[in-house]
Amino acid sequence: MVHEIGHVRGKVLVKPIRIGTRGSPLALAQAQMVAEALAANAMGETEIVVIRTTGDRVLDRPLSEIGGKGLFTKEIEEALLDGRIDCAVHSAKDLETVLPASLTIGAFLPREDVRDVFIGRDGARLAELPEGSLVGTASLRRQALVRRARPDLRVAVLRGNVQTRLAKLGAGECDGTLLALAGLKRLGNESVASEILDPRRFPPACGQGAIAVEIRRDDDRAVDALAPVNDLATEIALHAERGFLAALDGSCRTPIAALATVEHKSVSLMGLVASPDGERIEEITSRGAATEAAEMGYDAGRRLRARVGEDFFAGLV
Ligand SMILES: NCc1[nH]cc(CCC(=O)O)c1CC(=O)O
Repeated sequence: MVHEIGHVRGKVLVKPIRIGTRGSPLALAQAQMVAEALAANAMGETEIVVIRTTGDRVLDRPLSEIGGKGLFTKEIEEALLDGRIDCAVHSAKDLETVLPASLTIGAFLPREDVRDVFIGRDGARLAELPEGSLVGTASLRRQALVRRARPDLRVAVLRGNVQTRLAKLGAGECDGTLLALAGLKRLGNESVASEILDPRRFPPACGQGAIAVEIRRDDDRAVDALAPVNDLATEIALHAERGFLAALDGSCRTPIAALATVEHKSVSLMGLVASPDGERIEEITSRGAATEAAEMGYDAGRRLRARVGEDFFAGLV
């Protein structure tokens, strides 16, 4: 579908699809992937529009303290609602479980590797760090999982984009950190990883490795442009993981992990909640029809919530 905005000497001018994104190198790489996917489907011109978010500005406190992951998406969603951009590219991991009513996900790109990596100073693996070493990560999930694996280590908040965190590690602010392999791959620097962590011991965050493209529900041009770009298996897995997250919390204050995989017409989920000290970790596995992925995930989250009890969540601040 072509939306004309005018004619100049007989030539049709077509408005480019404006792709909104954060300005970090990873965000820009992801926006570029969306632009390329749209170009491959001959959807005409695209334009990348960089938007600064609160999450990019406030770097000295954990997300859970400054208001959760919505801080990476709020300003971008406002630009989308105002019509300053036509679609917004997000790491699915950073997206709230409930979107503003007039927005929807137009496409998920095919998912990258979902695993976390450990990056130790001088190439040390997690098991090799000397007792008392400092692991820096802002993720409550990673903090809890590191504490379970190595109760003798110290953990501290380490924030910033991927490059900033690697620079802080290089400068000796900590002895090791964890990052998503997906992000490193997209930046072309996965070689910094000391080891890829086993997802059974270090399950990823909901949505890790997936890129979501958000659009206005009523924007037919964006709906049509993004539909052919969508990866169905990724969408189904994300419905299961986001359903699980929605039942449990979604506020960023509880360490939560979930990983769904799709085979044929069914979807399997493994999910986990942890106490921040990593001392109590409860896991659940579930399976259901791909067509009911969100319900299956939500139900697994509810059952896990009932098992750990409301006190488990009340105790977390
Ligand atoms: N919260 C930051 C964030 N959001 C998405 C990714 C990685 C890319 C992805 O998961 O798709 C990262 C960095 C990291 O956790 O290492």
